[in-house]
Amino acid sequence: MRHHGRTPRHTAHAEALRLVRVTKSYGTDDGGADRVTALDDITLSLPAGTFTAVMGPSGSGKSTLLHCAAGLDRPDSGVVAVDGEEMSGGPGPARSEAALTRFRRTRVGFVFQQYNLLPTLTVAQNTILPLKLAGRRVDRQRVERVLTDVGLGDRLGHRPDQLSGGQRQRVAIARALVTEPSVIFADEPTGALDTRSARDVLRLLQEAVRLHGRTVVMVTHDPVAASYADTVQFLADGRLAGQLTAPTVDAVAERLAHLGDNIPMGV
Ligand SMILES: Nc1ncnc2c1ncn2[C@@H]1O[C@H](COP(=O)(O)OP(=O)(O)OP(=O)(O)O)[C@@H](O)[C@H]1O
Repeated sequence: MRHHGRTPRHTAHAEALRLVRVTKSYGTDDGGADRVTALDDITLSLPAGTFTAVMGPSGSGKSTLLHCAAGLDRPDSGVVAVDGEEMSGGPGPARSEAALTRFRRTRVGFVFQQYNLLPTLTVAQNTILPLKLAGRRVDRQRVERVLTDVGLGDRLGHRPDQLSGGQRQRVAIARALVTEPSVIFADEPTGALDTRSARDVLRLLQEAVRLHGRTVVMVTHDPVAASYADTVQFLADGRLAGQLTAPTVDAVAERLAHLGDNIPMGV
């Protein structure tokens, strides 16, 4: 089976994302039975210019990992750093909400399964929203270029309900790219798409990595989607459970089927 993710263009990698001993639990603090450990001591380092897929069974902590890594949620303990700069700390001095929001707006981009576009805004207005929210200058030509790059140069004035699912997700990718973030987090970006639209979206994420040097972290259930990544990180019960480099669809499916068996770590 063909591997869609090729070696990234850049060879000398800085570290784009680092998690050190990150833990996160939900439920009451009294140690009661309803307490769930969603992330259990996660340490992970992702070089800049790489495409990583995160996979694991339902409830294994994928979304929690993405949200903590992206600064949408705070870990209970541990450190998250983007571009070597600490985003949120456990016991140490945590950034204020406002500072965290500013940090997110400049360093990270998001792509969600359900696109999260504002229905009353046009394609162009949705795309520039992160720049406006960050109080940054809007370079109209650049916005048009980003939208042209995702194949929507002729749709600038359309509203989301005039677009297909695949086109909406491409707007979401343009919106994630427009701020030139270091890391783009994608949560099941192809979950609602047909095969062809999914492929277009995955290729755009690959291009963001190869052509623009971004770092992409994508949660997915789909071995085909994961095969576009350079590396797959597996999660089981809130812990890292090995990785696959240059993943093929078959190898990913095989590994997923055996998650929870005693697989050697880091193979
Ligand atoms: N807000 C919350 N309150 C309580 N428990 C939560 C909350 N969010 C997640 N959990 C629990 O934490 C664990 C990890 O959830 P998470 O959503 O990260 O898993 P996931 O791997 O993304 O699952 P899925 O593939 O089903 O989306 C699960 O046991 C879940 O029930």
